[in-house]
Amino acid sequence: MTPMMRQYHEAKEACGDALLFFRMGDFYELFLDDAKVAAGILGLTLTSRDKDSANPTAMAGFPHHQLDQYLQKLIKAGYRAAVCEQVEDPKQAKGLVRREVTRVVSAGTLTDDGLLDPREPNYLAAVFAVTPKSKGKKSAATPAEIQVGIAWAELSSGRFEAGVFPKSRVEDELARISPAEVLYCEDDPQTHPDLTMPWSWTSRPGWSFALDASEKALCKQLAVKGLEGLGFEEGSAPAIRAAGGVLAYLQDTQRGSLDHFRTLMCHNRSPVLQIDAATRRSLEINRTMRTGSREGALLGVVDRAVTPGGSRMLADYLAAPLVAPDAIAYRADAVSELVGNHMLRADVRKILTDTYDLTRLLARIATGRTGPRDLRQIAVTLGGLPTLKARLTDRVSDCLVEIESRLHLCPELRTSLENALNDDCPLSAAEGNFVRPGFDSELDALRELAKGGKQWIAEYQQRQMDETGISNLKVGYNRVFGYFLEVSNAQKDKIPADFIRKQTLKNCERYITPELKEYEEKVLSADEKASTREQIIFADLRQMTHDHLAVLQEVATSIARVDVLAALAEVAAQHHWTRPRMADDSVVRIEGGRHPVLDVSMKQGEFVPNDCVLSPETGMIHLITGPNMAGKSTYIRQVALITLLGQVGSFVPAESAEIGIADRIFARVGASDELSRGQSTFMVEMVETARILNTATSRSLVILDEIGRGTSTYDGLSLAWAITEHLHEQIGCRTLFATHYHELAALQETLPRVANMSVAVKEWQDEVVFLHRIVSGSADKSYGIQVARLAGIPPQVNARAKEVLAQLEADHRDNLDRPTIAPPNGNREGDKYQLTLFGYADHPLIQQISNVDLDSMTPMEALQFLQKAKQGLAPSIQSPQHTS
Ligand SMILES: Nc1ncnc2c1ncn2[C@@H]1O[C@H](COP(=O)(O)OP(=O)(O)OP(=O)(O)O)[C@@H](O)[C@H]1O
Repeated sequence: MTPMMRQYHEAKEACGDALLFFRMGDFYELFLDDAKVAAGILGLTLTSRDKDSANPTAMAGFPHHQLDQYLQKLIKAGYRAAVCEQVEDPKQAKGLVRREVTRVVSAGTLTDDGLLDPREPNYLAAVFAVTPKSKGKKSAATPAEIQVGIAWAELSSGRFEAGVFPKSRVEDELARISPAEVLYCEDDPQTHPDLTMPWSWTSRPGWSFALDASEKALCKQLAVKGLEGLGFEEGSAPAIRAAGGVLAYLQDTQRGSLDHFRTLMCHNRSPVLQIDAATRRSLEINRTMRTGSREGALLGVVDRAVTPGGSRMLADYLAAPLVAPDAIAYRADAVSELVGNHMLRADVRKILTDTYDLTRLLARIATGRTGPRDLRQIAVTLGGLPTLKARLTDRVSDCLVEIESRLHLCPELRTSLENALNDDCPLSAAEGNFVRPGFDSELDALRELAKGGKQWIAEYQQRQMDETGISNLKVGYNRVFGYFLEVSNAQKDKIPADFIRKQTLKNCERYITPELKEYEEKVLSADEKASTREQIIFADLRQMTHDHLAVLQEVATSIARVDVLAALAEVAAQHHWTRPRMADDSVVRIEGGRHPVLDVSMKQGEFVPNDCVLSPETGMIHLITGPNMAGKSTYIRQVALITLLGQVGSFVPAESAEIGIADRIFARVGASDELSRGQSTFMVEMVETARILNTATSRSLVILDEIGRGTSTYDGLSLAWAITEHLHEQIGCRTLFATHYHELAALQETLPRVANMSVAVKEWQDEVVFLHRIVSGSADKSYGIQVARLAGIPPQVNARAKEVLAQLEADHRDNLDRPTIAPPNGNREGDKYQLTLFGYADHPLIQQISNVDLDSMTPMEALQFLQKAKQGLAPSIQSPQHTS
């Protein structure tokens, strides 16, 4: 093995399962199996080293400037990559150039701008489960008893948070965080990866989650004595261990410092609106269901932020709306002030447009991956602060006042950076020539000398040409001889005696003179000294910026916050949204509510606004019937989205709104395809519904869309019926239930807090005209056949469907006696449950039972009656649909 291959294998061993990108001159090379994998994924040509040997080594490579693009491809394909750099100048190296793995890149540890979407956070998460000690209990712990610590961090910003959650909520929390990569403990069976989730899973050894070591490492990183002060009190061990797991992984994979991780936020300290993963998808908060893009989702409408940091914070705000009335009002007051003050809003947004992504710039400073251009961008951003601060002075809302107080101007740093750096700086310090003339006298002198020397050489060439009469005499340069005089063979006889011959080429000869050598010395060393001097200046500026890390991070957060508030104000002003009155109860009163996304995407005035009042007087459960395509789903989603926006602190698309703050929002909307997770559509629907029934509280808001349609009509209707009863009797939460089971309308007669609503339509010449208006009362038809025609079902199929429908309706009419369904609780006298679809009422057995006189029967006669009934009639009881 050559020394270089030995070096390669050492590096490969240190980076585990990551593919190794090995820097060789201007190329990155991959070897052996790595080369084969990379060739397949990256489309590189597979070649081999030592072709003539018995065992040639497979290799593939690419030019160094293409690193970003190949890293991105590899990470998208779910791989990790280690970058092994040459860490000394090959010119200075004695023997083999030293190489080191400088970083391991995985989906959760990206920092390079080229690899990240500036508008999206990129979290690395870790999960760690702790099962409670079974105090004499024989059965295994339930998912609600198992405590799971989840920690999440963003290397490109320094954000770090952790919390403890019951195992049953882990999937929902991960859906909220939406991490790029999740670390799990290889010996922990409770948190084994769910590979159907859209993030990559990385297994880590048990020791990296050890409690003591985690606590120590975190205290050291955050420079604190204990974690209690941050809110991690008793019972926080799972969170601390998960956070320790994240930190250990970052320390393992990043060779640079992690100085920008300065605090660990305790998630459990500030509760947020709980939204499970299915609801998040159904409501299309951050992404649309179909294409997974932010355009068409709620985020796409409200993200009017002008800075990338603002966009990322807005995504976080929408993912975790608030529940504390004070915290909501704090934000909403600021939004309100910015809506009311158009000039202030416009000015703030204009100033922010000229800033750079300070959060990510600071992360690069902390991790030691910064260059002159980053420092210049920090200077420009600081340059905008005095005007921003002045605009935010004397504000009314506490939140804007607080933001203003956190905009630290850092005047000395700004002056130094501005004075030192050229307007147009290179990405990397190695490129040189970024320090402004006049900033450093020593550098200026060296540059002058270098420049002057070159000029001297030009003059010297002219002088020699004049003195010798050799018109094509040239001064040239190469690395072996340095500067030389080149004379063509034809002019050889004019060479003066003091020229010293150095090299003979085919058509010319090369000479040096003592005078030329003397100047060469000055020029070359001045150039070199100038570039060394520039590196020293850069290192000083970087250190000075690093010393301001804490205050600058506060500035970065403040910029993002004011951007988010101004963005929410902008969208509110542009689309005529109003500030909702947030109440500490379970009532919703929306007048003229609109769907935030459809309202914006449709032509102005096309969207039909609707009211929604959910209260004990007007009904807490609204059953909404109406034709297909009438707007039922849109309506119920719009109520959920308005509630969510209100709890974010935003204005809402309505003429007026009063919103009782919800603790959870549940949405069971549409069938999501979960076949990849081994569950049928109906099963998924039931799992999600079960979760609602088991976890909703009286303060929750529940949105149900066509529950039960994935099974037979009777099963579906019965389930929908029972679910509505349960929500009414046991939970009492605000519920909007869109359904095509018109039979459910009968529930209004027996359940006092159920109200029937429908979407108005007009029939005109066998056509349905959708009015999209929600009115009181239930609908009697679904107009499915008319809607199918609109969708392009062939006319003959449509006509036949009409015939079948007419027959079914006629048959059904003969059996439409409304039967009495026993109430769920048998002793509730007088409750009449009517169900029209079931044909029980005219069943002979029912008639016989009602005719029989139990008082005159002996117990034996009663038993015989039952026996006979069972033998003769049971099959038709079990299949009531055949009775007609
Ligand atoms: N309030 C409204 N104003 C204007 N157009 C609307 C309104 N509500 C819905 N629409 C339009 O009607 C379409 C269908 O709406 P939606 O999906 O809510 O109907 P639906 O009643 O739930 O239908 P289905 O029962 O077939 O699921 C929407 O895509 C939108 O274009």
